[in-house]
Amino acid sequence: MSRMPIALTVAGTDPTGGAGVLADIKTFHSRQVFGMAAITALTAQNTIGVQDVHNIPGQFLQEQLDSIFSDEVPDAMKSGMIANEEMMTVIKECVEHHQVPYIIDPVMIATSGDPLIDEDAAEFLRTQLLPLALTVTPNIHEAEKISGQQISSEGDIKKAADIFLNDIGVQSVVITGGHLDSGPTDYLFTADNAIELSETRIDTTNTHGTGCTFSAVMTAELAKGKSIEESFRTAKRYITSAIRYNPNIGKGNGPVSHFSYKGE
Ligand SMILES: Nc1ncnc2c1ncn2[C@@H]1O[C@H](COP(=O)(O)OP(=O)(O)OP(=O)(O)O)[C@@H](O)[C@H]1O
Ligand SMILES: Cc1ncc(CO)c(N)n1
Repeated sequence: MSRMPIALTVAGTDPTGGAGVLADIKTFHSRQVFGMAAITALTAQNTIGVQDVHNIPGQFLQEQLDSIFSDEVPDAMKSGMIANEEMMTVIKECVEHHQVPYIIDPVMIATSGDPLIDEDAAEFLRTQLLPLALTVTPNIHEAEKISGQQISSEGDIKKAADIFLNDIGVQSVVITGGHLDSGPTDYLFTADNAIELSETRIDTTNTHGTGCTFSAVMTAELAKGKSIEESFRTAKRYITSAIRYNPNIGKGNGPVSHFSYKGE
């Protein structure tokens, strides 16, 4: 009997369940793949902000990944918040050794504006982890920081994408435009294709964890064997529904619904 597809997230926790591994696991479940999680950090955060962060020792992240990979090799893996180089090195060795399709959500700051990774870890992410990725899903701010390209127009997005593909060496890049004034348009660039998906902006501040959720949908779809383009299209439909039917939780930027999207 063939086994169920497995998606793994390597990321931090948000105890209020809107972002990080809890959001990822809910998303995997709703896309009908079996979810696994290796924890990089415990955060004390809520919809208002990040109150504290407790990073897991690199050695213990290694042990979690060894436990997972010695039993089953997931069909796709994503990473989110990885605070330091020590943990990034552990992840790099794991991806190189197991050749697992790898999706990077290059998390740097929370929706609330609080920093989530060390300053020098950003450089390691760029030079050591991104070249291993099948795809990377930066928002506009992350795309600017990683590529060094200021983004204020569609032409700038294309220039930033060129840097990701040609200078950094990722296989594809999805730049999410949730923070663009022009509307929530997302862009997928591969070596030979460029696709743009637009939706009308939903007027809400409940967008906590949208980036995590979006990249988790892509990871789940890739685990099922879908193409990058199909995974991108599903993620866009899923997140639009998730924001529109957000459960209205918390006093700050509330989470989205991980269960509203019913499409294929
Ligand atoms: N108000 C909105 N209405 C519709 N779609 C939105 C809205 N805000 C964000 N999106 C969509 O949500 C997805 C994630 O986008 P965004 O660029 O905001 O990610 P992010 O900044 O990494 O998220 P976060 O850091 O809050 O987890 C994209 O598909 C984007 O287009
Ligand atoms: C643990 C965690 N990962 C990612 C984000 C980004 O939304 C967050 N707020 N918290």
